[in-house]
Amino acid sequence: MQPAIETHGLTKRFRKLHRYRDLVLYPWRKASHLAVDQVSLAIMPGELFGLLGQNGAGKTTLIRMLCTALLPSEGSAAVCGYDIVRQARHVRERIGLVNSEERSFYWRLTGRQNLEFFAALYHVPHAEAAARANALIKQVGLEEAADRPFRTYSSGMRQKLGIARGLLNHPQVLFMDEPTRSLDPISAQAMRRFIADYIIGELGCTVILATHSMVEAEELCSRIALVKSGRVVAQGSLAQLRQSLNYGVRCVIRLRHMPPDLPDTLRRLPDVLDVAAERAETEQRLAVTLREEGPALAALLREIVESGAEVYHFETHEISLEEIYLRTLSVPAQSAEVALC
Ligand SMILES: Nc1ncnc2c1ncn2[C@@H]1O[C@H](COP(=O)(O)OP(=O)(O)OP(=O)(O)O)[C@@H](O)[C@H]1O
Repeated sequence: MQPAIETHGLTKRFRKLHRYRDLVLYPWRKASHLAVDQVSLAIMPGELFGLLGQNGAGKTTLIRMLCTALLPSEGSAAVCGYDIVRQARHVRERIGLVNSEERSFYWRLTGRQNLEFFAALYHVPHAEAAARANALIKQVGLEEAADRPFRTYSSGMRQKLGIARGLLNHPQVLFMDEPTRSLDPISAQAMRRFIADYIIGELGCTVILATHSMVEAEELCSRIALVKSGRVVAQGSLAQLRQSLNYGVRCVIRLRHMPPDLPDTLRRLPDVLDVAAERAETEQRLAVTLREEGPALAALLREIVESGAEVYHFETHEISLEEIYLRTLSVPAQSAEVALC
């Protein structure tokens, strides 16, 4: 099957203003900022693919290139089989974009009028435009506000209208840049259900979702790319990320009578990655990270019991997406890369 989105070494450099010192020392050189660095991805039809990364990691720039709003500096990409540079018009006809940019709506027009206006821009036949706008207004739950001017909308309502606009032209591929950013937890959960049930389930769209919400990524995305300084540093399903990054399994043990040297003894066991011990008056707590369950877990428990400690609570946790994110991406951010070329 042909991927819905395929990129090969996709790269974007932005021209940077010279610092005064560079102007004096190297007047002939051009400064550039690497926002997206050699990204290669293959996203299959119907997949919901997440982009996670810190502010400034390059997620929006990647999305803007795939939407044909920005030209790549290097590399290539195809959306629905069409090249994003040479066949940009074909790409645009097949995609929708949802971002948290509200300035692109007309503030004096109502929500419904805005949708009808954008439907005309997307060449939706006039007779169909009103019906599509109406159906989408219902889908995103804006019936009551549909005939109020956009300027009176709350941030969450604006966000919902943005999602309706992204779906106006029946896109095969939908790019969503932080679609639940301004939504309260209940509306965000409803929006996640809407994305899973309607956009993926019913419409069968392929979705690229850039988000800072771990809940959203964990709940919705079949695969995730972790982006750092423009590079995809890891990608895969949550299970694949756990396996490939080798972050292991966390065991939490509450016990009494813990010998003082037990944490050090456990640290020396094979396949033990990390041991943290907490002592309180009535109980002690050990948090041990193992490379994997199985023999390593058996050896750990044997060692604890043989030490004379009394175990009265034991549980294992898989490493959460948030922990994977923090461990992979929170290494001190390199200062913005400035390449003088
Ligand atoms: N038009 C531009 N000109 C120059 N630099 C830009 C431009 N657009 C983005 N950048 C820079 O490119 C880098 C990546 O920005 P981008 O908006 O893609 O990050 P992001 O991952 O989407 O961040 P956020 O999570 O904050 O939205 C940043 O350092 C940003 O300052």
